[in-house]
Amino acid sequence: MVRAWYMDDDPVDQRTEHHRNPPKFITLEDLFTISGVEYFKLNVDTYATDGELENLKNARGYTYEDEIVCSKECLENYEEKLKNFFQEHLHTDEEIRFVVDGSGYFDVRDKNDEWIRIEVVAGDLIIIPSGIYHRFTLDTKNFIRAKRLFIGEPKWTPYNRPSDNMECRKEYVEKLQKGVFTLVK
Ligand SMILES: CSCCC(=O)C(=O)O
Ligand SMILES: [Fe+2]
Repeated sequence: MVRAWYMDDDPVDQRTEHHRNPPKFITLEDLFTISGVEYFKLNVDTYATDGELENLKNARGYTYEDEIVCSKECLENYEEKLKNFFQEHLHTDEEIRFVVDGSGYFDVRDKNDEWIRIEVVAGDLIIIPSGIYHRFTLDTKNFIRAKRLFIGEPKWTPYNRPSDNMECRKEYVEKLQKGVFTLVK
C-alpha cells in the first residue's frame, strides 16, 4: 500500500523516511486534491494478463512503455542519474511509473510548497502531473524496477526549478487554483 507523508527538513540522507515529529500522514484522496498526483494499485503478479494495466493504458492514451532498473549494477552512470532524479524539477508531460519490484520515494511539492514524500512499492502505479515540482530517490534498499509509460514519443527532459514561466507550470498552477483536482464522488 502506498503511504504518503509530509517531510521534515533535515537535509541528511535523502534515502531515509524523513517523517515529521510527530509524523503527519496524508491520504491518497487529499494527495490528489492538493497536488493532482494520481495513484492506482495493480496486481504485480497478474498485471501482464489481467487487463488492468491494458485498460489504464487505453483509457489514458499511454502508447509507449519501457522499463528502468535503478541499482548500482544495472543503471549506467548510477550516481549521476540518482543525483539528477533528486534535483527538484518538472516535466512538460505526466511522469507515469509502475513499480514492479523494489521501492523508492517520489517527493512532490504541495500547494503551500511543502514536500510530501510518497512511498512506492511493487504494484503501485503513480501519475505525477505535468508542471508539478517533484524529485525521486531510492530508499535505503537501493533498488527499484519500474515501467515507464508515456503518451506518444517519450520526453524525459527534467526542467529544474525555477521553471515558473514554462507553459506547463502556469497551466498546473491554474488547475490547482481552480480546484480542478477535486474528486467527483
Ligand atoms: C521509479 S523510476 C526512477 C526514477 C525516474 O525514472 C525518474 O525520476 O524520472
Ligand atoms: Fe521527474
